[in-house]
Amino acid sequence: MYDILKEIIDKRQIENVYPQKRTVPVLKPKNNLVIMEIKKSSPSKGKIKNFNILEQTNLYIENGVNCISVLTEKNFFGGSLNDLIKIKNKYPNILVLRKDFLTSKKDIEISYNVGADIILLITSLFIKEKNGLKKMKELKDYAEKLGMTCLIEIHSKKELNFALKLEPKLLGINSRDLNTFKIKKELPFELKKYIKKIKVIYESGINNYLDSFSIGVFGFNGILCGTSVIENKKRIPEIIKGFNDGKNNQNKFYKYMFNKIYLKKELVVKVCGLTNLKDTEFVIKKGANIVGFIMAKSLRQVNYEFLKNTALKIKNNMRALVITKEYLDQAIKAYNENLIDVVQVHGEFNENKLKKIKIPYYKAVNLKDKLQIKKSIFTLYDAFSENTYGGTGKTLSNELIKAIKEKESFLAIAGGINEKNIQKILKYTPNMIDLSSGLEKVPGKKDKEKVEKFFYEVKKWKK
Ligand SMILES: O=C(O)c1ccccc1N[C@@H]1O[C@H](COP(=O)(O)O)[C@@H](O)[C@H]1O
Repeated sequence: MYDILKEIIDKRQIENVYPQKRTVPVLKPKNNLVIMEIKKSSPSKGKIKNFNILEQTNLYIENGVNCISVLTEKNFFGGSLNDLIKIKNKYPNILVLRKDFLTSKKDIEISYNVGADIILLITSLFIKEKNGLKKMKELKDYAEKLGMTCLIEIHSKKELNFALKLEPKLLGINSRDLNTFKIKKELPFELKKYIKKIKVIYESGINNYLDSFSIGVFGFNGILCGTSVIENKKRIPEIIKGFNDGKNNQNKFYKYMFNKIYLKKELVVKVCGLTNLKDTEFVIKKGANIVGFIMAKSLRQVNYEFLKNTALKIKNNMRALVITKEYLDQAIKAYNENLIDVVQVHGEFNENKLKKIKIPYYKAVNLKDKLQIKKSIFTLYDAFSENTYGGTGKTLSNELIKAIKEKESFLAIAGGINEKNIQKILKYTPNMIDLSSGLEKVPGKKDKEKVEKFFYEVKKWKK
């Protein structure tokens, strides 16, 4: 197989332009790193047109980027040490990462002299080499002795195990395979599970708000974006906002949903309107992911005592409490006592109050018109009915389902779903379905046969 890394290293020459002495102090990485890249060309995209390194850097900084990654490799990325020097001279107080294929002590020394605060060390350049670990450790120690931080980049479990032996302070998981240039979005999420007490940066393939939101939710300590923000400047604020919003929403519910929907691409089934433990345990056994309890005017209404007796017994599934504004304080109490994981809110309510106390919630919208659909991270759309918020058995029209799918981040729908119409609904490949009255014998009591038939249909579709 063609090995581009080998070719890059073989052609690499040390530039002669670097100063012999550093003029600016070395800066230490911040808690959360928003790193964006300066690169004039790339092997996958070729030369980037109309690219001005100082203008782009300025744009990054204005939007809240706190570290500039400068690609200094010449042959494949069109970079130069001069680019880094120019940027550091103009912005001495901003962190600068030297991104290159560094393999020698001379490389480290030069990085220091030109003004880098962080250097990239790519594990795949060392892992196959004889004494590769020793060599990489020497470079890391030397860089740290000079006060710089090493961003140790990995792309597999094998590389992670190798890199951990270096006792890194900062790890970067690249979602891009450096040989094929293919992005594997889920890879950094999978590998992060094995990393404890080390700061981790998600690198490459971050294209929009949703991507960076999920990275924030899973607790990454930073993002590194290259091509996507160079190609489209509008993405810069969008991606930064997504990451910060995600960091503020690191709760069990979002982690669960993003893992299922975004990474595993699995359907999430919520069964709502549960009023007793027996039904709740039965729907879980059959395949419900989320169980829902209603604390609003309803034939299926439960109270706080019920939650205390039932919800605490549910260990591995998500517990949603469906409320209208009158029940907000009780929902907050229930959340604080770990009786529920998320609040489903209907009608008008005090969003700020929930945001302030950081309670996971999502809105349920009774959809009458396409114009009500606004792109969000997560909204549940239910059929419209004149006098009640839900549980009517009314269904969304095909036209409205199509419109939600087109406009929203995820397709989460409710309204009259049952064992008979589920196959029709599944044709839209929803991310989440929510149902209540369709599985009932009488309001508040589930029908075992309907439940069994319903989950049989879902499993049939999954196959
Ligand atoms: O079900 C109710 O009585 C109810 C009352 C107040 C707010 C929401 C309610 N139900 C929600 O509606 C969906 C869909 O129900 P269905 O399948 O059409 O019966 C249900 O899951 C609840 O989230």
